[in-house]
Amino acid sequence: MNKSYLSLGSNMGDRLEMLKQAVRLLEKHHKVDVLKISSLYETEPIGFTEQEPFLNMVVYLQTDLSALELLEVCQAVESELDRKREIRWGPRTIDLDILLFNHDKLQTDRLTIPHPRMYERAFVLVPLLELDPTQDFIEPQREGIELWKTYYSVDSFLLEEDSGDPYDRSAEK
Ligand SMILES: Nc1ncnc2c1ncn2[C@@H]1O[C@H](COP(=O)(O)OP(=O)(O)OP(=O)(O)O)[C@@H](O)[C@H]1O
Ligand SMILES: Nc1nc2c(c(=O)[nH]1)N=C(CO)CN2
Repeated sequence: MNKSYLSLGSNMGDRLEMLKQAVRLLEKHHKVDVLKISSLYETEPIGFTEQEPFLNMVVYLQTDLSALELLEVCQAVESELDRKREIRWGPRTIDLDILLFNHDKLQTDRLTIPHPRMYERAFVLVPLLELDPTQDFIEPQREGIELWKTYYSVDSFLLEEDSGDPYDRSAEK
């Protein structure tokens, strides 16, 4: 059984609902078992700063899939949610990255593990550290990273009635 951590992020539309849909779609795969989720964090955009704040989280899963197969599942989840997004909200509502896969090191055209930019991204490290405090890296700066919501379990996250994202302005557009 392989153990993996994924980073999820959304900054358009109902970001909370996007994250839930992504985890639901991952869970729907018969070879993927999402066992733990971090809290959700509202984070200032890194890279292109001219975009809206993100909701970020990290999930821990176990899977019989290979790392490359897991990447394909992540990309299928992205395009499934992208399709809906394209109709309503325009580009980029969800991003799924593989952070770690067992203790594997991998470098191919399609997949690098550990994720090549994870150690410079507080929006990844803060939730990862919450799920696994034994991770061996320097404590990240928490500037621009705000705790947004904590769930007691994966189920309480997935089964929560649509509580709405107060930030969501997609209906106004
Ligand atoms: N660990 C990884 N997780 C996800 N994608 C990866 C990974 N390593 C390499 N990739 C490749 O990166 C490509 C671009 O991914 P994506 O569009 O999510 O980038 P991005 O989110 O804009 O930037 P970043 O990769 O910095 O988060 C993917 O098509 C995938 O093949
Ligand atoms: N805060 C934050 N910034 C980002 C994020 C993200 O998930 N959170 N994702 C990006 C593209 O991968 C670029 N910048």
